Amino acid sequence: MASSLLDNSPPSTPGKFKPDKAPPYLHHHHHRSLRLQSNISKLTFYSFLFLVLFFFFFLLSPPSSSSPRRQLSADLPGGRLWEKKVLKSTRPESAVCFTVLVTGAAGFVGTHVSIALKRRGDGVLGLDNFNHYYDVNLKHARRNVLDRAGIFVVEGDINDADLLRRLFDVVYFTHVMHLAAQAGVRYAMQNPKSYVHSNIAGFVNLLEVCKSANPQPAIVWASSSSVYGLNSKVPFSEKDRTDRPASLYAATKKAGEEIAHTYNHIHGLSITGLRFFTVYGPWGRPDMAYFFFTKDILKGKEISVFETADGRSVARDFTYIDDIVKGCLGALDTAKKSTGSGGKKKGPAQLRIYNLGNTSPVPMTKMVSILEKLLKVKAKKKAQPLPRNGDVEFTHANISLAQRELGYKPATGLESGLKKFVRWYVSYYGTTKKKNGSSSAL
Ligand SMILES: O=C(O)[C@H]1O[C@H](OP(=O)(O)OP(=O)(O)OC[C@H]2O[C@@H](n3ccc(=O)[nH]c3=O)[C@H](O)[C@@H]2O)[C@H](O)[C@@H](O)[C@@H]1O
Repeated sequence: MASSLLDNSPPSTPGKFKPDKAPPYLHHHHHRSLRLQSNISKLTFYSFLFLVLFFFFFLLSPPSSSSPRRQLSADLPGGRLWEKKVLKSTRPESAVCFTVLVTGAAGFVGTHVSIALKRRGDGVLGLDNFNHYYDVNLKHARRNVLDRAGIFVVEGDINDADLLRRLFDVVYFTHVMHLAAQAGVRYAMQNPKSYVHSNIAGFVNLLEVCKSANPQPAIVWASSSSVYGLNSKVPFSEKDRTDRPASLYAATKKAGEEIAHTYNHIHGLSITGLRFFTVYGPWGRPDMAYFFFTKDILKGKEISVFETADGRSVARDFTYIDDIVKGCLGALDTAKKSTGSGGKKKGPAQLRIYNLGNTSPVPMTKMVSILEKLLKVKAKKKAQPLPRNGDVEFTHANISLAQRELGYKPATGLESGLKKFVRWYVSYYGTTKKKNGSSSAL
């Protein structure tokens, strides 16, 4: 800061204005030249005096009054109150606990993972941009839950490099749980750019900041079952090809996996990608079929149940949120340290990818009949051919790798999982009229 100020000030070295250095045209006007020289010397003298005074008053005064951070309003990012909240939220219970930055913390999976980490004593800081892709009130309600658990959620975008750097300046994060993303398979037809913005540009921005952090954190992030695209060999294994995505969403998640490889290879970041298989449960995402089917069935509205060209129902390997949370924690617990420092790789680092599914695909027709039973309402179903907007016909995870290396073992079937979801849904929204409460415990 000091040097840039000095650069803009008038030169302070009198020698710079030696007459022989004066431009030649000045010699033709001797008197004017002398007057000018004396003016210049005065100017130089005063400039010098100014700089000396500036140096004494500003640069040598105690840092409390000169730090730029102090000039910011206290509870804005960078302000004193804000910093206090950040530090409080990230304080681990003991030396063996982690300090985790959770991006997308006000999202469905983000909220559950943050709570689970906090409960076991880890320090957690949330980051979320609270975008309006779906009902933002639900995100605020999740934030309230996090708040009550002592987790502070910073409002900001993963594309904001200054904000991320500031967070890493204030806190030493051992891990980043990166769950912020533009999700949803079908919405990519409407808003393709939002996928590039969050899943590619945002991810790169985050990795850039992580790469430069000292020490570098280990990163665990959410990829997607959709990377298996048009594959027909089941169950999907991590070794299978993933170069035929059926949606732009899937393509951006696949791109994320390749980008992860680069940052691991060049900068020594430890990175683990988790391919989630249709995660559902309490506090879920309203854009997902099980969620809006529940809403529409209760309203008596018709629902479209997609089927394949040969008349079979599409099927999903639905995975309950608590199982996913265990998988995320297992990935964090087995993540090795990144090996870079100062942005440079010091040795090979860990790079992993795992399926986190349930290994039992359920046809949508079956899912709907479970909802009908739980809601005690008959659904108005309409069979519809699977639209060509990115959906794949079925998903089915092979989870043996995650089982072996993360201790991942899904324990909740669709029926009991949907039961918990419906219980939450009714307590949150009511059965008929939409209620805006957030009283339900997580
Ligand atoms: O597994 C994943 O990685 C993905 O899981 C879900 O994607 P999806 O399985 O397509 O979940 P839904 O959008 O809830 O669709 C579930 C099933 O319902 C079907 N569906 C959807 C909408 C509809 O009106 N009718 C209908 O039958 C879909 O074709 C699909 O088979 C999430 O939305 C993605 O963010 C996530 O990445």
